[in-house]
Amino acid sequence: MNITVFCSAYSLDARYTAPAAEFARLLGEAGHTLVWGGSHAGLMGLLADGVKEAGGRLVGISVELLAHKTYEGADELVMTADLAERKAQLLARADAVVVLVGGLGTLDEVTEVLELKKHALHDKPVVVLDTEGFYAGLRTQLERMDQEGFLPRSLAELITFAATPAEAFARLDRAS
Ligand SMILES: CC(C)=CCNc1ncnc2c1ncn2[C@@H]1O[C@H](COP(=O)(O)O)[C@@H](O)[C@H]1O
Repeated sequence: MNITVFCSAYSLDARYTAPAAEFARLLGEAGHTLVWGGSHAGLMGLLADGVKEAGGRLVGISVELLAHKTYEGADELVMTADLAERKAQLLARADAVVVLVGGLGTLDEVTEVLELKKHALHDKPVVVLDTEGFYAGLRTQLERMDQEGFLPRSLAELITFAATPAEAFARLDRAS
């Protein structure tokens, strides 16, 4: 499977890096391909190192503006002209999307993937690895949208939240 992962470009505390490393190991050991932003920065670099060490494949979708942060050693590197093209490629290359902890870049990416799924422009699984309840606020907001009629599809169809790397991994096939 090609698993697109969105996550922080910053170096984080071990309570965030350890689950990300564990997820990378599971992905690599299963022989999957990591599709990601193609950077060596922070959690993105840690994830790529972990997948590679565990025997997985790396496909980086980088962007001109961040070319100086490109990860050395990806099996395939795609250079896109801008962030919009990169987001489109990250989704196009995915069989499933996983969201680890992250900031505005990650939020931007997952929001776009969900909006496109809302419009039935794709039906790929979207799984959030909700480490340390990092996404509790986002989940509350999405549940309110769901309960109060802001979503044309049920939230459960759009996105799945997992508490552990193993749970996130197990949901890749099953989530809709
Ligand atoms: C200055 C610095 C640390 C480098 C940032 N370098 C980056 N290289 C590649 N992709 C990125 C970068 N920053 C943001 N992104 C994209 O946005 C997400 C991370 O942004 P954030 O840290 O959550 O907001 C990633 O999933 C990635 O696809």
